[in-house]
Amino acid sequence: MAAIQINDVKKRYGSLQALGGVSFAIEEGEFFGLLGPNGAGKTTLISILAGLNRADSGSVSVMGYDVVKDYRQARRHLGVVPQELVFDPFFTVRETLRMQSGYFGLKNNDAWIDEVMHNLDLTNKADANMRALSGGMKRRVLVAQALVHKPPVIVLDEPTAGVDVELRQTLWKFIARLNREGHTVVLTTHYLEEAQALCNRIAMLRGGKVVALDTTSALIRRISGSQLEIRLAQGQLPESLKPLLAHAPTNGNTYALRISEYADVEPILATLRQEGALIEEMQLHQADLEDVFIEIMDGNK
Ligand SMILES: Nc1ncnc2c1ncn2[C@@H]1O[C@H](COP(=O)(O)OP(=O)(O)OP(=O)(O)O)[C@@H](O)[C@H]1O
Repeated sequence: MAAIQINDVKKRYGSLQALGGVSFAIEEGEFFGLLGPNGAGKTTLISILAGLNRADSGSVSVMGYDVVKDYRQARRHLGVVPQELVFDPFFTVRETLRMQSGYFGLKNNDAWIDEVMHNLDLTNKADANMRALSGGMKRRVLVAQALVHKPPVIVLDEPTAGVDVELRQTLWKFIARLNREGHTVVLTTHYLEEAQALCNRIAMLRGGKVVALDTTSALIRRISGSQLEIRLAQGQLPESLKPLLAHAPTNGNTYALRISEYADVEPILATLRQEGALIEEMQLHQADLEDVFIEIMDGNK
């Protein structure tokens, strides 16, 4: 069973088609990235998932529960960290988390609340009023709130926008641990380095449509490929290798050859050897997720 199943979801705001038929599944235990430029439809999709917004057509389920028909069950299996900070300013951190537990009918949840606060470095703010917290601290509470009912599926909508390095590290350490323990994690972020480091699979949305869906490594490999940069001390690039040139040689004897996997390197080296070319320097440039993202969003691939 998929942790999240999205079938042909459409959503319009007036004349704007925010989601134009989105379908994909996220398997249990995945660390999944949902990427796309501003306005691509990520938040709309997440709010439909969380039952805060209704799709015009199509269906979404969380751990097999339809987010409309089985709303309560779907909601119970999901923890969403929203983009916006909304709190009751008069409660303390602990009270806020106890109340959230209450929404899910959880009593005596203090041991887990303490553990979550500890892992998010919130323990010494437990009795502080929400209004007295800094923006970064409030964001930590937002994450804690989404986790009070130990949801098997955790969705984070740009959790690190404008937060400091320390919180990012604390947050990712904890979320990565929860993922190792079996929780499914879905992340939207504009920090592509973060997505590349954390997500095992990625969907890219543009204009309300899925324009790429693959494992992170396959996206990076297949779409932009890598380049083997070679500087020759002696000889020239053999004719048979010229079709691999990524661009015209920038500097006499330096060549950038396109490769799609590491195994492509060996025959290139063998050809050079056979043709009597001597390598002075060699480097492998791995394309990163940002290259891929730009290529896809520019509509090249
Ligand atoms: N309540 C609404 N009423 C009208 N239009 C809306 C509403 N919510 C979102 N939109 C529009 O729908 C489109 C998708 O917005 P959405 O917030 O889902 O994008 P996003 O991918 O989350 O963007 P961002 O990266 O900026 O958060 C945008 O063009 C947005 O202006």
